[in-house]
This record gives sequence, structure tokens and C-alpha cells, in this order.
Amino acid sequence: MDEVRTEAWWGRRAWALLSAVRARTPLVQCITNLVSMDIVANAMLAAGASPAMIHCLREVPDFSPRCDAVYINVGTLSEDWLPSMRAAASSGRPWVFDPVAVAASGFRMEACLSLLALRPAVVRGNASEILALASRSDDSFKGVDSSHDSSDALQAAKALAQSSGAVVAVSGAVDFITDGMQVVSASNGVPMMQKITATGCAVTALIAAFVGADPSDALVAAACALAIFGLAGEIGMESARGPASLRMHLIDALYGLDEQTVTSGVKISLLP
Ligand SMILES: Nc1ncnc2c1ncn2[C@@H]1O[C@H](COP(=O)(O)OP(=O)(O)O)[C@@H](O)[C@H]1O
Ligand SMILES: Cc1ncsc1CCOP(=O)(O)O
Ligand SMILES: [Mg+2]
Repeated sequence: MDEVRTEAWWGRRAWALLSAVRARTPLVQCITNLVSMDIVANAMLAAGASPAMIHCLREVPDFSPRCDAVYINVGTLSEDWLPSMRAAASSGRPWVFDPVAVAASGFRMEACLSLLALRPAVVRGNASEILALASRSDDSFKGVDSSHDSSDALQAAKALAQSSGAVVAVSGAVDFITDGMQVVSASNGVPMMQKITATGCAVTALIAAFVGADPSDALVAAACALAIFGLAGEIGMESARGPASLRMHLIDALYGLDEQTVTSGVKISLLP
């Protein structure tokens, strides 16, 4: 019999996945942008994962196959790093993709499309990035920040999921996660998370940690990681005075999450 995915079911799944990360300490290779390395590594450690920022092409054949998951983020893309990204994405491990500023240049768009062809388990971007990647056009905003609401990109996300075979997550005030058929919303978070650089990168890395701990259902892993990161932002905001202290308190909150807080705090639902 199909299980009914109530809010309580999502709460239990979110706690089970966070507990799996804490118990299994998934090793995640992160080939991520230079801006994000610190917050990505610290958010992953606070959640219980083991991040490793290893991007040298000559190390990929030894290292990537030993990882539980691979995280690739093109935020500070360079010609030197693209072969490492392609090799790590081809290592046979589940991998998660953040197409930062995909519309910034033709080179970046081509790079992202070539990575997409290597079958990521999950693609997570903001609305402008998902719109651009789905349409393969640079009409959307060219920078790293979104100029669209996440709901603007929902149809694009579904189309991208269908054409790529990946679960696609669009972040924003409400996060939408889709496999091209089902759509799940996650409504945690606070607007000030947009004022901290690389929170998007950090939540994509958290998705990779969740997939690494339990690769059985990428849709559920992505939704739970987004909701838990947003919940940590909500708790962090209670003590924060601005973006800099929110960054610190969000990481502390992620570290301190307990079962009662997660099961009652995540706001995830399957859309009709
Ligand atoms: N207006 C908002 N309200 C609540 N949470 C938000 C809001 N905007 C973004 N977030 C959260 O901030 C994190 C980063 O998302 P986003 O800013 O869309 O990504 P990016 O940094 O890649 O542009 C996500 O966890 C998202 O849910
Ligand atoms: C500012 C900046 N420039 C290149 S990558 C980057 C960080 C982007 O982080 P996010 O996508 O999480 O906003
Ligand atoms: Mg981003």
C-alpha cells in the first residue's frame, strides 16, 4: 500500500535523514566556488557530514570513487576546473549540481549543459538559474542572485527534471522540489538568508550530504535538506542581529537540531 505523505510523515523522514547523516558521516567531495568553501564545509560539518574540498584532476580517480557523494558547483568556474568537475561527476558516485549564475556567459552555459548530461541526482538552483538552464538561454538574470520568485520557475523545473532525469529543486521563499511528476514544497527559512553569500551553495551541499547518507530517494533527500536548512535559519534568526550573526547562529542551530524541533518544525508538503 502507498504510504500517505502527511506533514508528520515528512517530519519523521527529515529527522531520519538528519540522523543518518550524523550516524554515517557521509564523505562528500566538494568541487565548489571559492566564495562558498568556508560556509559549505562548516554547514556540512555542523550537520554531521564530512566535506572534502578536493578539486585537482589528478586526484579524482583515486578520491571520487571512495566518496559517498560528490557536490559540484560552478560559481567560480575556470577552464582548469571543468575537467575535474566532469571527471568527478563521471566517477559513479551520486552527485549533486549547483549551476550558479549559469546565464553569466556562453562558456558557463555550455559547461553546465555538459555537466547536466552526466546525470546528477539533484540540481538545485535559484529561480533565475533554473529558468536559464531549462531554456538554455541567457535571457534570465546573469548574476548569482535571483531576479525571479521560485514559483516563476516551477514549470521550468518540471521540464528540466523530465529532460535531464534529475530531481530539480528551485529555492526561494518557498522551495519547490520535483522529479518531473511530483512536486513537493518546503516552506522553511527567513528572507535574510539571501543576504549571506553562499547560503544557496551550502544548502546544495547539504542535499549532497543527505543523498550520500541515503541515496534511495533523491526527491525526499532534497526536500528534507532544504527544509532542515531553512529551519536552522529560522532558529538562527531568533538570536541574529544581521547577516553576519545569522551565518553563525544558523550553523549553530544546524548542529543543535533535535528530534522534537525537526519533526514539528519542517514545513514540507506534496502538492496536489
Ligand atoms: N525569501 C526567503 N524566505 C525564506 N527563505 C529563503 C528566502 N530566500 C531564500 N531562502 C532560503 O535561502 C537559501 C538559499 O536560497 P537562494 O537565496 O534562493 O539561493 P541562491 O543563494 O543560490 O540564490 C535556501 O535555503 C532558501 O530556502
Ligand atoms: C558571490 C559569488 N560569486 C561567484 S560564486 C558566488 C557565491 C554564490 O553563492 P549563492 O549561489 O549561494 O548565492
Ligand atoms: Mg546559488
